[in-house]
Amino acid sequence: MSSILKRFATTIAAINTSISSGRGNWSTIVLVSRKMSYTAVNEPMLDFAPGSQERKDLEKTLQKYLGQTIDVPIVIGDEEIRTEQVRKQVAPFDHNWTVATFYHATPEVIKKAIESNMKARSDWEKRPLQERCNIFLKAADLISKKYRMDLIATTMIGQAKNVWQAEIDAAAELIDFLRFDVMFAQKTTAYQPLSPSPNTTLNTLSYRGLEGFWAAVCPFNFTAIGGHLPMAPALMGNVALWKPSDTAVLSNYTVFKIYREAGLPPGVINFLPADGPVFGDTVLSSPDFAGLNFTGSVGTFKKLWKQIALNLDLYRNYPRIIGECGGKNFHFVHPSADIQSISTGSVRSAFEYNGQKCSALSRMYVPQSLWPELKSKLLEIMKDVKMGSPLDRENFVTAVIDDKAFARIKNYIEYAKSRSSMTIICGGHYDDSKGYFIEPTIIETRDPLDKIMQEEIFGPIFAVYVYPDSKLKETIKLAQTTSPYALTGAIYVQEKAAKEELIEAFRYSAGNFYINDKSTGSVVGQQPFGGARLSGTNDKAGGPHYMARFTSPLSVKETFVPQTSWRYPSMEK
Ligand SMILES: NC(=O)c1ccc[n+]([C@@H]2O[C@H](COP(=O)([O-])OP(=O)(O)OC[C@H]3O[C@@H](n4cnc5c(N)ncnc54)[C@H](O)[C@@H]3O)[C@@H](O)[C@H]2O)c1
Ligand SMILES: N[C@@H](CCC=O)C(=O)O
Repeated sequence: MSSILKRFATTIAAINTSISSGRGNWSTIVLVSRKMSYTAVNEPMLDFAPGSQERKDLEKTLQKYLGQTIDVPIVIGDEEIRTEQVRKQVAPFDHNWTVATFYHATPEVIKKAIESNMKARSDWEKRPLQERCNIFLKAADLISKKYRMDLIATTMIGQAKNVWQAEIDAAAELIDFLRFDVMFAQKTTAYQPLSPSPNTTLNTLSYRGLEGFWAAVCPFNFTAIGGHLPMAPALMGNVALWKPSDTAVLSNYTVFKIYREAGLPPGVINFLPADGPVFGDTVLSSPDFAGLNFTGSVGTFKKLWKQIALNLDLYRNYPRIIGECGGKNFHFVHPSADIQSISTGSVRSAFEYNGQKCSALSRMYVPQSLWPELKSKLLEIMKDVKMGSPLDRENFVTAVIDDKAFARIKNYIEYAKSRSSMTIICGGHYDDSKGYFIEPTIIETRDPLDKIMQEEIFGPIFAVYVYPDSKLKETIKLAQTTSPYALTGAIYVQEKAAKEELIEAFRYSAGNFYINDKSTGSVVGQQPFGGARLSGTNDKAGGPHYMARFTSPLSVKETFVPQTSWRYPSMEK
C-alpha cells in the first residue's frame, strides 16, 4: 500500500474506533450521520370515542389532577430551585382552581442556568448525532404511550383545550415534531462536499452546535411548540434555556420531565419559568447568547430583536434569530365557491381552541351573491356550538387563556358594538365569573379597513366584509393589503381560471395557503408551518430546512500529499 493510502486507511480506522466507542470527534459525527436514515411518519390520532380504551384511560388520568395543585420547580442541571417569587397557573375555565404553583427565576438564577448550559455544552455537542436522536425518539415513544394521557390532561386543565384539541397538540404534533426533526436532522447533516481526489485530499463538513446557548421563548397556546422550541436546537448539539409561558407551565414541565426520563443529560435544557422582560434582559446581555427560538406575539418579538441589535457588540457570535408570530388570517370567498365547505371550515378555523391558534380565521371576504345563504348556514351551525368546560366532551368552545386575554377580546366586542359600521350577527356576550368565557362572535363590517380587519385579536371572533360581486378585483387587492401579517390564508373557489388568478394574487399574503380548505390545521411533515411579513421569519418548524438553523458547520480540508512547490503551473518554464 502506498504511504498515502496507508494514511487514509489509518484515518478511517481511527474514525471507526471512535464510532464504536460511542464518542467521537467532528469526523465521527460526519460519518455517523451518513449512515443514519430514519423515516418519520405521522403519529395516528386517537379519537376518544365513547367506550374506547383511550377514553377510559384519560378519565382515570384526569382524576389524578382534578382539584389538585402541582408544584413546578425551576430546574437547572439536576437541581430544583424555588424562589420567593411564587406564581399560580389557574384553570382558565375555573379560575378558583390553581392547577400549578411555580416560581419565577431571578436574574441570578437565570445566570446560573446559563453557566449550567455552558458546562453541559461541550460534552453534548460532541456526542454523535445518532445518540442525540435516540434520546428524542425515546421521548416521542414515551409521549405516544406511557405519558400520552398525562400530557393531554395537563393541556386540558391548564390551557383549556378540549380533548380533541389536546390530542392534536400535546400528543400528535409534539410526537411528530420529535420524529420529523430527527429525520430532518439526519438529512441536513447527510451532505458532504466533494473530494474529487480522495487519495490526496479529503473534504468534510462537520455539523457543530453553536458556540453558546439558545433561548427558547414559548407561547401558551401549543404544548407541542413549548416542547419543540428548546428541543430542536438541542437535537443539533446545542444547549438551551426553556422559558415556558406562565399560562402553560404545567404541561411544559410534564414534557421537560419526559425529556429527562428519555435520557437528556442535566444542563442541556434548563427549565426556567420567569417574568418575560427579566428573562429577556438577562439572557440577551450574556456574551454567550447564540440564538433565539421564539414563538409569540409580534410586539414581544420586535422588542427582543431590537434588544439583540443594541447588544450586538457584547456577543461572541452573531445570534441566530427565529421568530414565529401572529396573523390576521383570511378566508377569501369567490362567487363560484362551495358554501357548505366555507361554513364548516370557517366555524372550525375561527372557533376551535377559541380562536387562540395563530392560524385562526379572523377576517373573511364574501361576495354579496353568496352571503345570505352562507350567513344562514353559519348561524345554523352556531346554534349547535356549545361553550363550557373542556372536561365536558360536548364543548367545542372553552374559556380563553387568562384575565388579560379576556379583557382584550371583550374590548374588541365592545368596540364592535359601538360602531355604526358593524353588526354582531352571532355571539357578543362574555362572562368571567367562573372562567374566562367569551361567546364565539361573528361581526359583519361595512368598513373593510377597520382595525377589526387589521389587528390580531387572538380570540373567538371573526369579521366578515361582504363585497359587491362586480368589485372582485378591487376586493382581492384590498384583502392583500389590509393587514401587515402573512401567516395563513384560504381561498374558496371552484372556477379554474379564477382559482389560478387568486393563487397568483395572494402569493405573498400567507406562509401557509389553503385552497378550498380552512386556514388552520397544518400537520407536521405535510404542511410545514410559518408565516412571512410581520408573521415571522418563516423557518417552517417541523420542515426540512428548519434544522439547518441550529448548526454552525465547520468545513475541513485535509491534504495527505506533501506540497513541494510554491509556483503555479503557469509559472513553470
Ligand atoms: N406563527 C406561529 O407559529 C405561532 C404559533 C403559536 C402562537 N403564535 C403567536 O403567539 C401569540 C400568543 O402567544 P403569547 O400570548 O404567549 O405571546 P407573548 O408574546 O405574549 O408571549 C410569548 C412568550 O414571550 C415571553 N415574553 C414576553 N415579553 C418578553 C420579553 N420582554 N423578553 C422575553 N420574553 C418575553 C412570554 O412570557 C411568553 O413566554 C399570538 O400572537 C400567536 O399568533 C404564533
Ligand atoms: N399548527 C397550527 C398553528 C399553530 C399556531 O398556533 C395550525 O396550523 O393551525
